[in-house]
Amino acid sequence: MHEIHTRIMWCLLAGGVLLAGLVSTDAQGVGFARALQTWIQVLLLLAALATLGWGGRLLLQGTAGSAFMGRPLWVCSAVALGGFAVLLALPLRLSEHGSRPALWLELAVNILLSICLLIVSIDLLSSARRNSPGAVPRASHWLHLQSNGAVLTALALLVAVTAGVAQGLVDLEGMRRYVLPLGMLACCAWAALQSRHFAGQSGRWTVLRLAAALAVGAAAILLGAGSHWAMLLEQAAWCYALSVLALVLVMASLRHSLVGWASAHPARLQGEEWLEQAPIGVVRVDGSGAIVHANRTQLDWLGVPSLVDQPWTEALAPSLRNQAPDWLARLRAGQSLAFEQSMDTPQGLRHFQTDILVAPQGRDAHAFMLLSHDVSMQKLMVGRVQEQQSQLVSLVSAIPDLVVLKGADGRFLHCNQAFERLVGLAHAQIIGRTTSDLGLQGRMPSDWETDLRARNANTPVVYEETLQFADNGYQGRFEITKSAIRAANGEVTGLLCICRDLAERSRARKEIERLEFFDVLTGLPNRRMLMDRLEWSIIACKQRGTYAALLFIDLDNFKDLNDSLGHQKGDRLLCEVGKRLIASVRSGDVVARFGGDEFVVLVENLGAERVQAEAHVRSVVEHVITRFKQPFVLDGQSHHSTPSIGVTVFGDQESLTVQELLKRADLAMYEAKSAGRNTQRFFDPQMQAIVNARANLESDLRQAIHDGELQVYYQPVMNGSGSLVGAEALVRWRHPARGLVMPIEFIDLAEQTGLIVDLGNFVMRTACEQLALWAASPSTQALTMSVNVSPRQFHNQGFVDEVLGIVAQTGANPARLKLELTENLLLGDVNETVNRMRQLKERGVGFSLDDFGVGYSSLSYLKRLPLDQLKIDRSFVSDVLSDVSDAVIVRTILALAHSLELEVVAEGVENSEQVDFLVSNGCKRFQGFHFGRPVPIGEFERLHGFASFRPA
Ligand SMILES: Nc1nc2c(ncn2[C@@H]2O[C@@H]3COP(=O)(O)O[C@H]4[C@@H](O)[C@H](n5cnc6c(=O)[nH]c(N)nc65)O[C@@H]4COP(=O)(O)O[C@H]3[C@H]2O)c(=O)[nH]1
Repeated sequence: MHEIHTRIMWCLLAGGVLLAGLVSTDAQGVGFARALQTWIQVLLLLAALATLGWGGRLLLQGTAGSAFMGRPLWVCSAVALGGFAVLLALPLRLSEHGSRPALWLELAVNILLSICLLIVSIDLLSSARRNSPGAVPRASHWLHLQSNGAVLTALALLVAVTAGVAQGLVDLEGMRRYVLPLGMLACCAWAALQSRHFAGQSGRWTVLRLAAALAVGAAAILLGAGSHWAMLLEQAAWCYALSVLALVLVMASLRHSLVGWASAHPARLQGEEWLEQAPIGVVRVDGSGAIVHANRTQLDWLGVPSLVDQPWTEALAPSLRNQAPDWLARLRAGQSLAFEQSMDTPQGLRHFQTDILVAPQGRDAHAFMLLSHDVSMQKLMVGRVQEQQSQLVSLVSAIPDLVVLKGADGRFLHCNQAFERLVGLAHAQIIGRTTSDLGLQGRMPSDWETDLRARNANTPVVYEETLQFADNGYQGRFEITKSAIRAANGEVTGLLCICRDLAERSRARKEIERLEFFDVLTGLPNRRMLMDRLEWSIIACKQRGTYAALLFIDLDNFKDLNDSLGHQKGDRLLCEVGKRLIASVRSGDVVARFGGDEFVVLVENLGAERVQAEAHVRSVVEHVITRFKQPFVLDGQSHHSTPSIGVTVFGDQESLTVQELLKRADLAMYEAKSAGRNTQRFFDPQMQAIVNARANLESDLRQAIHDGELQVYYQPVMNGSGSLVGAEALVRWRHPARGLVMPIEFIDLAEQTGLIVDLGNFVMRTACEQLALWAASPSTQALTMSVNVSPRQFHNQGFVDEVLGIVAQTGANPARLKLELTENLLLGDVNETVNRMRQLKERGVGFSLDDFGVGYSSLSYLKRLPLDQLKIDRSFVSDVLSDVSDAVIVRTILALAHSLELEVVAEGVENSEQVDFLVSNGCKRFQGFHFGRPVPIGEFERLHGFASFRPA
């Protein structure tokens, strides 16, 4: 709209000038054109007055620039004088062309008009600069100086010209023609240039138009030698230039007033400056949609140095920009807008609440302002609160109790699903209503009265009531707690009501107890409950002087059964075992599941006599073992399971703890396991002594390996003609206190504790070193070396690498090395065993099956294993001459080995008769005391007649 007005005025003026030109070519010509010029001057004066009117208005509102403030009187008088002069000149111009007084008057009018316009333009400019936000105070001062300087110069010029004319020094006509127009030209150009600051985009065009008009005028003046056409041109240029200048000033004044209408009050002026640094974003937009100003906060948010002259959509989030045309239409219709937007700022994603305010009526109707608040923190907080609220709601909903929140007016604000079920209504139907709105007085009879009590009480009101659920008719006794919710000033803002089902509570208590003290799978008392009972039982036995017994029961091979049948069946078996144990004892006795496949039975009240007590518990144990003989039927299939039972009787011991009792029963149970399973063992103090001795032995052995107390002895292996063909390496422990300890005392322990790995590696390394030494001499280079390898050592991760590493490091010939394995090694993963043997076999290492015939022998394994040798156990050899069956076994082993092409070594050969028997049955290798005992290497070499190969 603003643009259209401007254009219409431009057109009118241009039309007026054209008309003037046309009319001036008329027959009456010059006279009419002069009159027209005067009228236009009058119009210009009116325009100047209008401009001053704006200024006056600003003055009245108390905000006009200081230039106006300081000179209102003489500015007004100058303008009034100019108007009066024009009025006077008009009849003269019309009547007499070119008379001297008329020229004087015209000169005076022109001068006054120029001064007037100059002052107005300077004042507007300085006022606009001062009011524009962000203006530098220094520039404003400079403008003041400029304006004051220009006014003084103009006044001085006026005085000088007037004096010059009065004294006849200045040619009046020449000055009117040349000097004055040039001065005007300069003033107009300066004013026009400055006007672009508040004339906006069109300012540049204004300058161009003005410059063009003035150029034409100046050319006409310079060329004009009083010719009729030159004069007409001059008049036209004058009209045009002055009109444009006045119009620019008027429009600038209007625009300035509208855009910067906030400057119409000193408080607003200061507010703009404050807004610059305020924590809100301010963007002012002109009627064309271009940004006029954006404050520092907004620029920082967007991370740009300036937004001036950018389209207003730059202040919007990209996602909202497509709505801009619609919003613009609504703004132009006078509607303000408010919306939220999220923008990527240099500080990360931020959220803004933006309001768009349209300019007040009567100003630039299409200008508007965007005010944005950073609501990121608020949004974050709101999000968190909402999240917490929804968590709270889901928490409350999950509570089995009935939970209700009422407002101060008794209306339901929130309730959980349990309450919905009670009243038989959906959440939405309940919220916002009161108890009586929903007709719940019958269902909750004392609700109203207890609400009142809770409001007036400082502590929660607790009472019991029978409630009936609408959804399924469930009726129960409920404990109801009502608490008033109060604001900081003590005012009641709501009521919280929680109804707890008492029956449900006792059920829950029982369930918790059950989970705490009973085993979930079998339903038997758990370890915790057993410990409690045991503690009481120890005290009771002491007080009453009676005996009790503890049975520690472990299922034999349960793990294998569990793995092969599956866990489900394993669980079923455990349940069935529980039942059978309960059936085996008296009702007062405790059967507990201790963990895994372990059960504990506490048999109490066994009387005051230990012998009787032991007899009674023995019968209980037998009862249990007998019951286990019956197969367990699991899913239609019968399975056998046997127990190993350890028993300890207590009652006469002083200060025996629960832990000690359990340890004793556990020890006895392990004894039963060692005794072949499916049996019982009673604890006796010797067991404890053995256990203690084993513990000591273990720590001593650990130390021995570390301190190098182990030694390797060698026993000869001979052939049929009595020549040495090899040796077996056998470990010995030279104990500092106990002397020489035989392997039978510590090999098992080493196996159980895992120490066998380090022990075995030591023997292997020592034997291989010896083998490497023997390889250096022709008399010993053909000897073989047998080394025992225990199952745990063999199955140890990295065994193959360890052996190959030792062979490589010592330089021993692997073809001379024989690893002696026992049959129980085959109990594990046979494929893995074969695999490991093959890996070593590929590198030349040989294998011998030790103690053949006593263990778990399977002919199919014999075929699968890459063996080189069988060693007939010495138990067969020792009785081979006296026991026919041993002789048969030995013959059979020899025949079997022969057919499998395996070498056979007879162990434990103690006399020549045994040798004869073995030789006559085809045995070619012998080992035993008859040929030599295991001895240290020095003695071994001395006995067999070869020099020591040990380095000196
Ligand atoms: N009564 C009698 N006994 C004879 C006769 N000839 C040999 N012996 C004994 O029989 C055992 C033969 O070793 P083994 O069967 O591998 O049985 C070995 C072997 O299984 C184990 N063992 C010994 N050293 C090691 C070792 O370094 N590593 C592993 N894993 N086990 C070893 O300890 C067992 C016992 O070893 P030792 O006490 O040295 O007992 C040796 C040896 O002294 C005889 O004519 N009459």
